[in-house]
Amino acid sequence: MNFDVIGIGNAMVDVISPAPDTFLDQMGITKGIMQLIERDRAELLYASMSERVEAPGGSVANTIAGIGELGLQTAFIGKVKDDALGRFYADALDKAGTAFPLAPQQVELPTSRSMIFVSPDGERSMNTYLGAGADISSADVPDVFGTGLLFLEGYLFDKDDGKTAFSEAAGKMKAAGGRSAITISDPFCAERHRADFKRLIAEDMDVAIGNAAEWRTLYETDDLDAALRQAAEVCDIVACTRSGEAVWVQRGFERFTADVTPVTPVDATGAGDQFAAGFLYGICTGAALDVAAAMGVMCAAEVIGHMGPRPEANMMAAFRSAGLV
Ligand SMILES: Nc1ncnc2c1ncn2[C@@H]1O[C@H](COP(=O)(O)OP(=O)(O)O)[C@@H](O)[C@H]1O
Ligand SMILES: O=C(O)C[C@@H](O)[C@H](O)C(=O)COP(=O)(O)O
Repeated sequence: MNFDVIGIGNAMVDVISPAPDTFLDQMGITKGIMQLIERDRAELLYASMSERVEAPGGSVANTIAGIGELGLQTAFIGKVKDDALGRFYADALDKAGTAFPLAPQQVELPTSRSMIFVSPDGERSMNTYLGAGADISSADVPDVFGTGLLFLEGYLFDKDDGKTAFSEAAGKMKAAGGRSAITISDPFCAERHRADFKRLIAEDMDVAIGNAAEWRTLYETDDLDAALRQAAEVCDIVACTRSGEAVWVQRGFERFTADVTPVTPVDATGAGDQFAAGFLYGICTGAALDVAAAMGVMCAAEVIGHMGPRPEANMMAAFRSAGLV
């Protein structure tokens, strides 16, 4: 089957709970970013959650699920253990119509999970316990390449096998006549792997997506405009989300924008992921870049209006009402 979009990312169950900022301070949690935690701390944070909601997450998986809901043929390659969380995860993708070619595995590490605390201002602070999902290597990536789009997750750069798997998959995608895209995922991930990110974006990526902090960190500058221009010298389409401010998309010397109406999110988890869903849907269906960015903004606006990282509303109907399709 030729998939329109294939994602490779860290398969992760999100455990989400509201929490005041004083709780973040008490627990030593840095607000607004993804921090990696060990098993003991994961258990402590899990036990301290007042009202837990468990939802299938994982940054690229969220995007792929969103694109699948919009009607494209999608597959997500991610690793879960054959445990309760892993089966829940695989089922959720299946129900949403996204193929999940790697069946839950008999592996030692449990399914990855992220304890996410949502502050009263809607900001999310992720505490991620890397389990089975972080161990993706080339051997786990089935031959599903074709003329569609491959979408990769920066978080998997934290392991060398992940980096190798990405380069190989992007190479196979190109050979099959497809394109590749990446989300930078997190400023600290960009800091840890700057040279490798830059090389992958320059050599193998057709589209790169990040938020303002990620692009500034990657290019070691406070000048966001300059960072995007540098990226666009080596990558065809470069997108930058800026929270409540307009999205910027750079192609060569051209700048496209999509306006954002600032709100206080109910839960900002998945904002960047659902922006990517709408934006990549637009790119895959041949929309103009300003229209693709507007689709991304609509998907992000929907997901920050409720708890959880995946869409609850029918976004295709929303695109139609807005005249985007
Ligand atoms: N406060 C906000 N008001 C309105 N839209 C927002 C807000 N925060 C995020 N968004 C939407 O989510 C997108 C991604 O948000 P951003 O914070 O830039 O990325 P990330 O979630 O990856 O950190 C934005 O482009 C915007 O469309
Ligand atoms: O990957 C993680 O550590 C957490 C994910 O499960 C989470 O759903 C996520 O990445 C949210 O993304 P964002 O809020 O769009 O950055």
